[in-house]
Amino acid sequence: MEADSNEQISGSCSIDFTVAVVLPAGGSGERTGLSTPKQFCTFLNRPLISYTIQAFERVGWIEHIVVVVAKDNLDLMVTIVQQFGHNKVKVVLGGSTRHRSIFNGLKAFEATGEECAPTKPKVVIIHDAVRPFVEEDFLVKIAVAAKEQGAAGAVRPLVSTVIATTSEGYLDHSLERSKYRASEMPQGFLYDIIYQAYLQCSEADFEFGTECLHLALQYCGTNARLIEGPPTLWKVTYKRDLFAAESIIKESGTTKKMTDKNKQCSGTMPAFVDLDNIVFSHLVETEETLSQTACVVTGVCEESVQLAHALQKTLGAQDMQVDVVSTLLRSSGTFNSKNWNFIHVAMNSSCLADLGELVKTFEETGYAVLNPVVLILVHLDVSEQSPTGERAAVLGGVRDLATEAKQRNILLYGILLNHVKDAEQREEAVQKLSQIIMALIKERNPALTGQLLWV
Ligand SMILES: Nc1ccn([C@@H]2O[C@H](COP(=O)(O)OP(=O)(O)OP(=O)(O)O)[C@@H](O)[C@H]2O)c(=O)n1
Ligand SMILES: O=C(CO)[C@H](O)[C@H](O)COP(=O)(O)O
Repeated sequence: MEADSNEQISGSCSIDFTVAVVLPAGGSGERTGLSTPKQFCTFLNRPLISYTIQAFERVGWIEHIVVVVAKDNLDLMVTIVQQFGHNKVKVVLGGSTRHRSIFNGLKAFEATGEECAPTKPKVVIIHDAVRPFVEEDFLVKIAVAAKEQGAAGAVRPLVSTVIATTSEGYLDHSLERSKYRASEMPQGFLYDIIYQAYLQCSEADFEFGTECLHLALQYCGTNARLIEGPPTLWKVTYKRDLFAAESIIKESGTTKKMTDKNKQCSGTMPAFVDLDNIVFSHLVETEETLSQTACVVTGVCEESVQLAHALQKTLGAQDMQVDVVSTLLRSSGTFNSKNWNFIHVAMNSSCLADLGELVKTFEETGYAVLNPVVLILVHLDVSEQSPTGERAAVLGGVRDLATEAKQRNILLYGILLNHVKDAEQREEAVQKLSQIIMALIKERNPALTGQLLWV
């Protein structure tokens, strides 16, 4: 199999035919191990799918974008479209497999009588919603080759050798790696060709097939043109890919700001992206941020503010970077500006409502999707003989909230701190408290969530 070199197909020619896009986004992202489908994971307050849509929407010659989603995510997708002002998008329902979803997307162009139906294009580009980094010059190459040849697709050199195994798990044979390519996305087709291919394809194709180019060949006799694409076309499949995507998005934000400032070019991505390096440095950086930063959230009463500042001092002495934020600032967005752990200092069980709000904020912003957030309630017991009912209420509240929070990747722990008048004893108690907080933050032990420790 021979792939065309990039030079053979000019990326700069203008597109004088109609082009539309189908973005399959109907999967559940099982391989990430997260409950949120990867296309809806949020980076810098924007879901991944919105970055992918944006990559196509900014291309002037693309007329319509059909986004295919699962029924459960239909409302979410419509909200995203409205929230981020995606004005070329039509959302349709997906199917149980990727091929079924793509076919549903193509059918949207057949619904000619329907209101807001997208017009049938000459060429349709199919692109996985979870490949957000696609650039216009490459889309031009795919669209032009699809128009000339009937089908075209992105390829990349294979990283590993492909081998066939026997049913008993032994090597049967191995393929000559240089002859093969990894098939990536985007892929482009004359609309009529791919639609006809899907009309004819079998249940087995729909159920097990993974290659649209193959359908065009098998059912329409069209040999796709293969064009080598950049490494950034890779598909977000595992959790580590989400870290890489996050880093590229953050990096490209910086690059864009710099280039805008210097008026050099409108670059949207760094020219060279070393994915392995990005993942590695991101993991190291995340690990450091996760265990070395914290935000102490405090109410307005004097005792809790004092305790918050005492914790800032003792934790700071152990190399933690600690900020103190008043609970009154919760709605200002301050809480989500950094990747930190949270220590909520409070004096009575009514703080549980505040804690619940905090958990809700994390959920709404997708803050805890990739990394578990540690949330520690420090309940300051000021009365000489605190009513047992109050303690029981705090314990019950922490337990209930912890179960709910855990499902959202938030680890909630409770600590009861007896207020002591003697300054020396108080200092000792704060030291002990800091040590426990450090241990909870460093270990992030799920088995201890919902427990109320007593200092
Ligand atoms: N029934 C399906 C399955 C997948 N897709 C989409 O096809 C693209 C590539 O598929 P894949 O990476 O396999 O996504 P998932 O099926 O979500 O992942 P997993 O296989 O890990 O569950 C994704 O944008 C995915 O949302 C789809 O539209 N409909
Ligand atoms: O690269 C591709 C070629 O069409 C597809 O994105 C890939 O095959 C999708 O497969 P899967 O859903 O199994 O990850």
